[in-house]
Amino acid sequence: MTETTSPQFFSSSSPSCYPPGSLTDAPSAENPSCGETHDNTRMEVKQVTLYRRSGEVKLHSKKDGVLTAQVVSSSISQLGLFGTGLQRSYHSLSLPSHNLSDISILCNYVYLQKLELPHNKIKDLSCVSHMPYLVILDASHNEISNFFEFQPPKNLKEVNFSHNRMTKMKDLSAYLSLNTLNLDHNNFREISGLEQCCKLTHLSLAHNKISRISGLDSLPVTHLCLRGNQLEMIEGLENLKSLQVLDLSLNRISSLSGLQNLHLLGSIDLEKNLISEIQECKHIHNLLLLRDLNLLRNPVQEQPDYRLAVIFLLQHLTMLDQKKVTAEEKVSSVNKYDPPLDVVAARDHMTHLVYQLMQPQVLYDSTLPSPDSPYPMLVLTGPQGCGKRELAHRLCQEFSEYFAHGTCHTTRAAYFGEENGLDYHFVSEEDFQNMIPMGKFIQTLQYGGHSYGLTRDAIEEVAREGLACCVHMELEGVFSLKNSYFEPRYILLIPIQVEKYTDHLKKRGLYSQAQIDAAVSRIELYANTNKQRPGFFDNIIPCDDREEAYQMLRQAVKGYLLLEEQEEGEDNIRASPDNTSTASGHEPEEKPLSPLLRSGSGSLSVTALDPSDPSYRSYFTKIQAELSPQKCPAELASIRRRERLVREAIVGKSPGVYSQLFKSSAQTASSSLHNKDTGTHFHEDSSSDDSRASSALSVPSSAGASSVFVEPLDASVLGHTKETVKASGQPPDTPRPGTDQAAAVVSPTSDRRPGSNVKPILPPIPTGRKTPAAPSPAPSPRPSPNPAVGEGGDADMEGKPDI
Ligand SMILES: Nc1ncnc2c1ncn2[C@@H]1O[C@H](COP(=O)(O)OP(=O)(O)OP(=O)(O)O)[C@@H](O)[C@H]1O
Repeated sequence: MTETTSPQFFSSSSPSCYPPGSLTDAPSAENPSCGETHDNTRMEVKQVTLYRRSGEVKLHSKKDGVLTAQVVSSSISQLGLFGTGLQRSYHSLSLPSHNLSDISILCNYVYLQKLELPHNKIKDLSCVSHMPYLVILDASHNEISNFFEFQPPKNLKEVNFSHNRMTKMKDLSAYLSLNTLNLDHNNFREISGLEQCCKLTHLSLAHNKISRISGLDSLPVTHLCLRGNQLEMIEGLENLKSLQVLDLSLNRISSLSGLQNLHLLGSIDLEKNLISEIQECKHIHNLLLLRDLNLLRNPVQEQPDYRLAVIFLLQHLTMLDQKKVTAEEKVSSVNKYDPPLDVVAARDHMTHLVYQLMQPQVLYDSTLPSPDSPYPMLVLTGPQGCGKRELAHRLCQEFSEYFAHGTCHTTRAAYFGEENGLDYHFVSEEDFQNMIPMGKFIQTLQYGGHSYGLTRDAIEEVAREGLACCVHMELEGVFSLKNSYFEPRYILLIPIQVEKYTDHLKKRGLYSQAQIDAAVSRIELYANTNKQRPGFFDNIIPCDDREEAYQMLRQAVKGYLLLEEQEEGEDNIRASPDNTSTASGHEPEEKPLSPLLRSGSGSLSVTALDPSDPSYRSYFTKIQAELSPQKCPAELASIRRRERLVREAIVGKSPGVYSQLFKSSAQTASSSLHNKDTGTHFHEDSSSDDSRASSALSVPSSAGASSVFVEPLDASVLGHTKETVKASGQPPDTPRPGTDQAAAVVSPTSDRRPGSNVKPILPPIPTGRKTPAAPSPAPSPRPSPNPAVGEGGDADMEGKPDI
């Protein structure tokens, strides 16, 4: 590496050496034409430079090192006419490498404005005292040891004393016009005497012996070079508010502290220093104009992912270590160190999907995706401790006929009072990590130093009960789940009063201040997500007041389940004089339209609880549809219209097209159990309400069962046919009227559709969190997992979930 002055500072060809108007600012009284001849000046200088390269001139000038008039005349350039008498005047003299040591003859050249004497042997520059118009002085590469030992020319702007023998800086307050000062390669140990140089913008003190930066306070310096000194720390620059380019290379600096307030800095060269920590870049993180940083030959280069880390911390950089920062690098750095939620979610989803695909494929028929009726799920999301877990449990308890809690896994220890399997499945980090490659999870999250994850089994367990799954999770989980084939409803519970939320977290006594701060800071994340992604959440509920939040949640859920509408409908039916439900022997308090709410006696209730029943299917589909993401008003109106017709048809209020449909399909009820007509969904014996009880629903698997032949399963394998029949008031093995033995067995295909392995009687009501369970009207043990859907199920049934 050539250790010379950085070209961007003081190169003679650099525009910075010729600040605009520098020559034209010469005294105009004596030199009125000076400004007009500025261009000529440069031209002349060029000619002289060419001329001096000839050996002839050099021969003349080498005599004893004494500058002669002859040499001067051959090297001086005419800039124009000067004064009132149209006198010729000479403004520029350039004598580089002339071996000069005595230049006293220049005392006679008072009008010189530019004097270039580099690469000579000059020790004395006192002649400059006779050049009051001097603007540019280059005495670099000489033997000068005196610092500015001449009368100050009033307009001296640029001085180059680099490569001399100067040791001590002196007061330059008389040099008020000085804007460029090059003192490289001298022996200065301290910066001083510049305090009054209120026009100094370019200062270079490279390759001196300076060990502390001082004496620069409040100067208008824009370019500062202190390359090759003995600096160990960056100090004394705090007030250089105009600083744009800083070269501190070849020093012993180990920290970037001291640069944080230099907001105009665009370029910092710190090559070959002792910076070893990437985190040091945080000190210059707020310098928004910083574009160019050089940290080559620092120990920090050894850090893993050094370049990406620096690019991440300093996102405005366009050059790092003299190499262009590419757009790809910028994106990679953000994705690595602060990935957007989508990226985290995509990675999480990809991981679990790949691991799941690597497992022997298992058909989860209860939650199989279907375009029309995705498996119904409800996700409560919001920042930690906002109450979503509590509300989820309460909801599952109140709406136990519809929802059960999907229990996640976590590696955190259980809080006092938490139950394993109910609040979470508490597992060790090792177990959790082992579960990932086993393809168990749908999504996972690292939060507060612990792992959380929702398994497919957790959802499936709820789905097998014929219930919708209700889970709570952080926003990352929502993003991840949105990549999966599940299509839950997402309800955001968000604290509005931050103080109240903070107090609540404090009162829980579970969190450190840092955890509380982290949780509070995430409120904004939720709010922004909602703002930036309209429709991302299906519902937003303020949760400052838990009771109010629950009531709102309850209302929302009732809305999803159409329970309000249904209750209204029931009231109407009960009020109706020709209420066929009552006429057919139902107790008035029964809810004939809610299959999952009906519990026992009476033909309709048995029918309604049978998954093969059309009304059951309609109802279940309705829940599914309602829990799926929002539909447009036209779709909703259409769905509602059809549902009303179905209800009316079921209760016999109006025959309508649906009752016709039931009628016609009923004639094929028993035979449909044997044929493989996948297009036939509804079968009903029209003769009585009982006939509905015996009707069977034959639905193809939504995983494309039409292409998969499904063997009928024995009723005992299903584990619930007997209960079904029992619940209908008939002996288990007695075929019902209008059906044969086979028809009494639940259609095997019905067991292959989403949620179809629901127990045909009311499942036990989940107990909810630490609250005694309401007694189930028809308690029964949980059905054992269907072998066809469990691990290592029927090979013919194996297939991939559509993701
Ligand atoms: N599988 C998951 N995916 C994403 N987030 C999850 C998952 N399981 C739990 N969480 C969320 O992780 C956060 C931390 O859970 P944890 O149970 O430790 O918190 P908590 O202090 O009990 O607060 P909360 O009452 O909100 O659950 C909670 O916001 C919780 O909802």
